[in-house]
Amino acid sequence: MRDLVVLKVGGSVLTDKNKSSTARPEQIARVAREIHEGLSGGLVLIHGAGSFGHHQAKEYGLKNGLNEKSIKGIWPTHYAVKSLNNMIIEALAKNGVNALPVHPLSACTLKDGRIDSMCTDVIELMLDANVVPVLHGDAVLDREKGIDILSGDQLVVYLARELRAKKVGIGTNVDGVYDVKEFNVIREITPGNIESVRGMLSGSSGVDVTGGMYGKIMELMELANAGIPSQVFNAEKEGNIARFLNGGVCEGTSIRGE
Ligand SMILES: Nc1ncnc2c1ncn2[C@@H]1O[C@H](COP(=O)(O)OP(=O)(O)OP(=O)(O)O)[C@@H](O)[C@H]1O
Ligand SMILES: C=C(C)CCOP(=O)(O)O
Repeated sequence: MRDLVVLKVGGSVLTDKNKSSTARPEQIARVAREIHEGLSGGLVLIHGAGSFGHHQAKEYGLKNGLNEKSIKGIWPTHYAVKSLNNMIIEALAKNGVNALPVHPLSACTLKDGRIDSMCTDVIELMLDANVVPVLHGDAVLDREKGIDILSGDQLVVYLARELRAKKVGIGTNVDGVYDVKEFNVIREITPGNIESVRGMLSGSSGVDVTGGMYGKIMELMELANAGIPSQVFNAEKEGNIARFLNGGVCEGTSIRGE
């Protein structure tokens, strides 16, 4: 059994979430370099959409289900996030990391916004071949709603459970979850304090259709309750991704069950 790491790097790190389809190439290059530095075993990499998806999903109302308007938005949304995925895979290749895309639009179905089925065989075969599968949030067909947006955060939880990950991290553009009254990082979220923390969580400061920090922590709490803890850390801070991957101390917020 391999020691698998599931890591999501947020769209807020890789793109400018306030300007449609605007990448941050220097951040993409640094993230790829740090993945090369820190990589030691199996890794499933997931990235958020940032401005390559959230703007399009909002414009076409993709969270409202399938209708005449949203059907026209599936391709532009998928195309945008796929372009970001290409940039990340190319940056990884430049750093000597073998990586291949897995696009949820073609590999998953949803039921009322939650993953109903996903073809994980291809991911397992990539891992067996020492290839890093690179997935992303996407527009995905839904058995109930017709279409919905699948967040990278939900993918993290699903894949960590299915593939029995040993370590799960979410890198974003803040130092962890802030106690909004004090602006201190909350070091640990557990079933014991989730109710008081819930009120401190809100959406994203950029354009976002999947719930920002609130959506993230609700997903990760579900994972923690299934016995898999995770860590939210600042992936914009140089060195944190490499540290997270190679087992060094990477400060942030831990989410764990009792
Ligand atoms: N209590 C909180 N502590 C920290 N950040 C918070 C909190 N509440 C809301 N946020 C917001 O959540 C944002 C992070 O969520 P967001 O979904 O934008 O990140 P991401 O995962 O990097 O992006 P993407 O969804 O595009 O992948 C922060 O930049 C901040 O604006
Ligand atoms: C908006 C799209 C296409 C996916 C959203 O995924 P996230 O950025 O991980 O929340």
